[in-house]
Amino acid sequence: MVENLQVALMRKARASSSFRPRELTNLLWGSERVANERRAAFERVEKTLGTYETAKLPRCYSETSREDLFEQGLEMGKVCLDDMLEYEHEHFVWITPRYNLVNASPFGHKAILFEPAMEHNGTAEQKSKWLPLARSGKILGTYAQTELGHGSFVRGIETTATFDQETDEFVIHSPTISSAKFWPAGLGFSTTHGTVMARLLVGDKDHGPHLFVVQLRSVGDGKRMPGIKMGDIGLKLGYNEADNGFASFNHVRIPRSHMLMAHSQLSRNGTFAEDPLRAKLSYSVMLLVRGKMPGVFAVQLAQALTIATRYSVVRQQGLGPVDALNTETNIIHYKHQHFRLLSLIAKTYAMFFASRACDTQYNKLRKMQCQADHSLLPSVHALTAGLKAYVTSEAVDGAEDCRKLCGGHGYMVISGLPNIIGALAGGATFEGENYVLWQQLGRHLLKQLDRFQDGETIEPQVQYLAEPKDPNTSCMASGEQFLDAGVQLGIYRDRAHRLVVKAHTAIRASGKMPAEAWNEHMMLLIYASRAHMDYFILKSFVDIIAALPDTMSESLGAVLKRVCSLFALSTIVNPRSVDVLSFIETTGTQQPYLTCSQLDTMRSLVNGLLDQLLPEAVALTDAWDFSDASLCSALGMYDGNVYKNIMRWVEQLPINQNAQENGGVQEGWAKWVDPILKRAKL
Ligand SMILES: Cc1cc2nc3c(=O)[nH]c(=O)nc-3n(C[C@H](O)[C@H](O)[C@H](O)COP(=O)(O)OP(=O)(O)OC[C@H]3O[C@@H](n4cnc5c(N)ncnc54)[C@H](O)[C@@H]3O)c2cc1C
Repeated sequence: MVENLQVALMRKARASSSFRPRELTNLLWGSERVANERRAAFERVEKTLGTYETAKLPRCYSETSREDLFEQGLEMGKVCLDDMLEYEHEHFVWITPRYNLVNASPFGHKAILFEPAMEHNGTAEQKSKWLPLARSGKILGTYAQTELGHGSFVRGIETTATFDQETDEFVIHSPTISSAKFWPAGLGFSTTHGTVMARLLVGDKDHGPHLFVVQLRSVGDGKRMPGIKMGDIGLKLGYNEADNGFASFNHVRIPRSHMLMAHSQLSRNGTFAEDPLRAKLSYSVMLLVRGKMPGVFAVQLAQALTIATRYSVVRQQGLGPVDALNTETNIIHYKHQHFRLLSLIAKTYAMFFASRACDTQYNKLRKMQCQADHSLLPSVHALTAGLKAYVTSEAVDGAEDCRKLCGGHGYMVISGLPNIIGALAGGATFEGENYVLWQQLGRHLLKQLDRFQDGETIEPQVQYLAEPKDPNTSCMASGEQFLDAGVQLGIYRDRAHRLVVKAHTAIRASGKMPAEAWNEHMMLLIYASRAHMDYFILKSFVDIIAALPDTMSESLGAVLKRVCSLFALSTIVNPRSVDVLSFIETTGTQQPYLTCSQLDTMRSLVNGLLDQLLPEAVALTDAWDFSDASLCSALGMYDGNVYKNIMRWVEQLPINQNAQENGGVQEGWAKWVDPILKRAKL
C-alpha cells in the first residue's frame, strides 16, 4: 500500500531526532512511574468520556449550545473525580483531560480553592467539620470573591455579613446591583456551598472583607436556598464547560460559626480580634493558585505548539527551499516559521522549569508557615505574582501565534487552537489581573532596593541588586561566548538591575505624592518587573540543566542546553519580545550595553541553534506526551494524517450530516435562498 504523503513526512520528521522523547517525558513529569500513571489515567478517562477513539468527531464540536457544553463539563468533572477517587491519584486536581486549568470544570474549585480556603483560613474545629464533607464530595464548593463591580480591588467588595448578636448569626446581603457575586466557577448550577467574601459588619464597625461559608443549594435536590438568586453568566471566550455564575443574597442567615476564623475571630458577645498579619495570611490561597498557574499554562501552550509543529512538518506550501522528497516545501523550513516555532518551544520549556522553581519556593513557604514562620511570604507573593503574569501573557500570545502558524486551518474550531487560546486568554485576568500583578512584584523589588540602600539584607533572588555596578559598563562577550550560560545570565541580570534602579529612582525621587509618582512611572516599573522575571526564568532553566541526573543520555543533555541557549538569545534578538530595547540601553551615556555587531553575532548563533534543533522539533513536542484525545485537534494528531483527519471530522459535523439526509439541502434554503433565486430582479 502506498503510504500517505503526510504520514510519511511525519514519520521522517520524528525519526530525525537525536534523543528518545520518552526520556524527556520522564524528566518533565518527575519520573517514569508518574509519566506512566498519568498516561494510564488519561486513557481511562478518555475511554469513559468516549473521546479516546479520535476517528469520531468529538462531542464538543458537534453539540455546542450553552447547555450542551455545560453538560459535557459536568460529565468530564464527574468522571475525573471518580477516577481520582477510585485509583487514588491527583492528576486531574489542577487540569482537565484537555489540559485546561481545572477552573474549566464545574467542580474545579473544589480542591484548588474551596478546600484550601478552609485549610488556610479555618480553625481546627471548622476544618474538622467542613473538610471531610468537602473531600468526600458530600458537599461541593466554590470560591465566590469577585462581584459585578469589583474584582482586582478586593477591599472594594460590597457584599455584607452583618452580625446579629441576638440570634448569633450573620446576615449575608447584597446591598446593590454591583455587589452581586459574578464569575465564580460552579456558582451557576453545580455547587452546594461557597466560601463567600463579604465585609464583616459588627455594630457600626466595618472590619473589611472576610470569608464565610454559605450554603447555596440544597444538597438533597439542588434547589437554591431561600434568599439567593443565582444563575449562569452565559457563553465566554473559553471555559464554557464551567458554569461561571452570579449570585445575589437577600438577607440570608448563617450561623456565626460559618465565618472562617483562623486569622480573625468574632466572639458570641461581638468582640472582634485579629492577627496583625491577617490581611497577608488570607492571600495564601491565592498564592497557591497563582503559583500553580504558570506550570499549567506553560503545558497548555505546549499543546498549541504540538499541534502547530506537527502541522508544520506535514503541510507543504510553495516552492521555497526545496525538500529532498518533494518539490513543494514543508512550511517548517521557512525561516520565520522555524524561528517562531522553535523559539516558542524553547520559551515553553523555560517557563515550565521556572514553574518548578516556583513550586519549590511555595512548598518551602508552607512548611515554614506550619512552624508559624511567615518570613518567606513577601518573596513568594512577589514571585507567584510575577511568574503568573509572565507565563499567562506569553502563553496566550504564543498560542495565538501557533494559530497563525497553521494558516487558515488553524482558525477552525476543530484545529483545537481556539479552545486553547480562549482558555489561555482568561489567565491574564483571573487570579489577579496581570498588570495589577506586575505592580505587586514591582513594589517588592523597590522595597528590596530600599532595604539594600538602608544597609539591610535582601533576599537571594534579588541579590543582583546588591552587586556593585558601573552604569557605563558594557557587555564584553564575543562570538561563541554568547552560548555560555554565565554570559547569558550576565546580560539578563544587568538589564534587570538597570531597570529596577531606574524605576526606583524615578518613583522614589520624583518629589510627587507617592501614589502620583507610582502612576506616572508605572510602565517603567512594569518593565523592571518583566526584566526581573526574564532573569528568573533563564536562571531556573540554567539551574535545571546544571542539575540534570547523571543517568541522562548525553544527546538529551546537549539538546536541552541548546534549547536553553535558544531561549536566552532568541528573546534578545526577537523584535516581538517585550521591551527588547532595554537589553541594549544603559543608564550611562557612553555606549550601549550591547553593540550592533554583538546583536549580529547573536542572530547568527540563533540561526545555528535553529538548524541544530530542527530535527528535534517533533521529539521536543512529543515529549509532553499529549494524547490525541487531549489535543482534540484535527491538525495535530500523532500520525500526521492531517487532511484525512480534517475531512473525517468535517463530514461528521451535524450541519453536514443533516443536509446529507436531504440531498445536501440545508433547512434555510427554502426560506432564504430560494426566494432570492425566484425573484425576478435583485
Ligand atoms: C475566565 C474567568 C474566570 C473567573 N473565575 C472566577 C472565579 O472562579 N471566582 C472569582 O471570584 N472570580 C473569577 N473571575 C473574576 C476575576 O478574578 C476578575 O475578573 C479579575 O480579578 C480581574 O478583576 P476585574 O474584572 O475587576 O478587572 P479590573 O480590575 O476592572 O481590570 C480592568 C482594567 O483595569 C486595570 N486596573 C485595575 N486596577 C488597577 C490598578 N490598581 N492599577 C493599574 N491598573 C488597574 C487592569 O489592569 C485592567 O486593565 C474570573 C474571571 C474570568 C475571566
